[in-house]
Amino acid sequence: MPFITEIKTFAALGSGVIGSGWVARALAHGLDVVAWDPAPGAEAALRKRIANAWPALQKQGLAPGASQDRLTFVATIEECVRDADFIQESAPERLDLKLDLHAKISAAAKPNAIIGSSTSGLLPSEFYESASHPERCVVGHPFNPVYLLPLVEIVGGRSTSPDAIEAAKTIYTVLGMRPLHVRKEVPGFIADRLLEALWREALHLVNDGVASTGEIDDAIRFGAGLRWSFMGTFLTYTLAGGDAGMRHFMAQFGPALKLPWTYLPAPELTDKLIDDVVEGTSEQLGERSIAALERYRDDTLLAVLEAVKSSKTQHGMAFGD
Ligand SMILES: NC(=O)C1=CN([C@@H]2O[C@H](COP(=O)(O)OP(=O)(O)OC[C@H]3O[C@@H](n4cnc5c(N)ncnc54)[C@H](O)[C@@H]3O)[C@@H](O)[C@H]2O)C=CC1
Ligand SMILES: C[N+](C)(C)CC(=O)CC(=O)[O-]
Repeated sequence: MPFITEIKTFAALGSGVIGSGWVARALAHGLDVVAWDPAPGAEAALRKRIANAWPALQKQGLAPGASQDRLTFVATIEECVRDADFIQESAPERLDLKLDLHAKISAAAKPNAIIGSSTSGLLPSEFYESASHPERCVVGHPFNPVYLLPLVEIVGGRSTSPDAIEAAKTIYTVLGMRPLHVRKEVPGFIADRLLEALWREALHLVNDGVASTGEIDDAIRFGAGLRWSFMGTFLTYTLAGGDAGMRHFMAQFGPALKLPWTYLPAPELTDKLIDDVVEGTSEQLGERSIAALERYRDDTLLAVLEAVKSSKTQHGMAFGD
């Protein structure tokens, strides 16, 4: 039986930060969405988050028929997945919880509906171990805000079929995303491995009293952060080598890797470090609410995406190039 790739009904399990982002994206693409989350008050919180995201989605352009009213919130896992053509789990990042949840989801779902997990770095071979029809189970790791950022890392486990990877690619593409197949199943996949290295060093800088959280954020947002929106580290550093390119870059800056500037192990999360980070970021937030800051982030991301798209068009490139 072929996997379902034409999806009309999207099931979302877990409706926190990431689950609600998936729901917003699916609704904006004109799908019916069925959601489940066991927390008290989860439905109201979900609808509030979607309402906050909707202005950005309207600016980006909604699919015909897209409406927040096409969301149904249900009371059980079975009701959530029974009629779904595609299922995305965004439950807390705990192996035991995901293992148990996927046994239930997959037993109740259509056998040929693809199941994706939003996990940031757990291994699909482990948490899909008790799943029915594990050949259709993948990781679909998104980036926050899920309703705007295109990247989704697709990772298969030992039982995932190559056809399921292709089906997942098709589905995420239809949802307006840029799938990246992570061919080797490794903890943290590709992106979070990189982001974690940066995060670890940022915490060391705070811990060592080198800089405040705001200063570290400035070091990213006025420099590398701007060029990362359209050019990755490898190509950027090729240009940094001048006409001689990467070979010259490696010769000039390679030895610094051995100095080394960075620490590999993470710092101890002492109460002081946690307080310093929380106080620093509260100061950065100022009087602004999280919801207001999300709207600012969304508008800025839309502007950046538009600018990158337009510049790529001028250079004969497609957005996904
Ligand atoms: N927050 C982030 O930046 C990102 C998180 N992720 C991944 O997405 C997943 C969800 O993370 P967040 O949305 O950040 O967490 P969250 O804490 O915001 O939301 C988790 C939701 O799951 C619900 N929940 C609790 N027990 C559950 C169960 N047994 N079954 C289903 N739902 C349950 C909670 O009530 C809550 O609404 C995790 O696997 C995480 O690694 C992926 C990309 C980015
Ligand atoms: C912090 N995090 C590991 C949950 C982050 C992600 O998984 C991706 C993101 O949105 O940065």
